[in-house]
Amino acid sequence: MTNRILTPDALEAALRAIGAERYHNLHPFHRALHDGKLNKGQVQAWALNRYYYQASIPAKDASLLARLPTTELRREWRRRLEDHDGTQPGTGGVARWLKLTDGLGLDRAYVESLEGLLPGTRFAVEAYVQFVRERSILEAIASSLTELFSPTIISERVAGMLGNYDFITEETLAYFKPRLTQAPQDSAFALAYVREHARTPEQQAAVLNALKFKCNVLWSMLDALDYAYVVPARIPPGAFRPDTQA
Ligand SMILES: O=C(O)c1cc(C(=O)O)c2c(n1)C(=O)C(=O)c1cc(C(=O)O)[nH]c1-2
Repeated sequence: MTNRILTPDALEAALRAIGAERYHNLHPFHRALHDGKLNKGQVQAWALNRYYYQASIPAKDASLLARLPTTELRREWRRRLEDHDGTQPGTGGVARWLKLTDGLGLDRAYVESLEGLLPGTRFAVEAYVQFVRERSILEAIASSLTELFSPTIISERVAGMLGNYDFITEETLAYFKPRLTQAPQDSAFALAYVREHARTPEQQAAVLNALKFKCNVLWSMLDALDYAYVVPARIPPGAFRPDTQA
């Protein structure tokens, strides 16, 4: 990084360039998932592992919420908690993700137990939660900016999976529809915050690094799935084995 201060527009362009180069839509496992190249067991493994990410998002948002200094910021961030945890049992993103794992024929208690999780998933998700807990508020908010890029991948995923797998229905993919409006709202707020508050070269470098870090979290979750479940599959001891659960 240079020591020059970027204008807010230049900072935003640099953030978008990171997404264009590093977002997980480019990962081979996602390409295979969306193009219908995976079998049901591999799709189950993706949904089961990604459950841990979904279930951890409200915990990371709650830890940030507790540190936010103003009513306005807390009110904004509280909405994310409600999006994921819902306002009553059976509502919210985590519950909707379980509809996806149900629809794929996975046992709910097994998914929620996290017993079948890949070690790589666990480490990546925990690194994200810890990053948000320990870094500055600016870096924590910047690390959510991968959501700038998620509506595109979600649209691709829904169309690709519905078209390519006979075991996938609109109902099983119901998780994603609300995200198409929630994610732009979340990322617009986070982007405006970062544009306004990342003023020094050091803060701007920290923001760019936070987004790279987050892209790495998402990428390594897919690396773990690719290594374990795509031929030659190398499933770690104790992790989900499609043949025993489907
Ligand atoms: O389907 C996806 O590819 C995808 C990506 C991301 C992301 O980029 O972090 C999120 C989500 N989905 C998502 O559903 C979600 O709730 C979410 C919350 C966050 C976050 O960092 O706070 N990212 C994402």
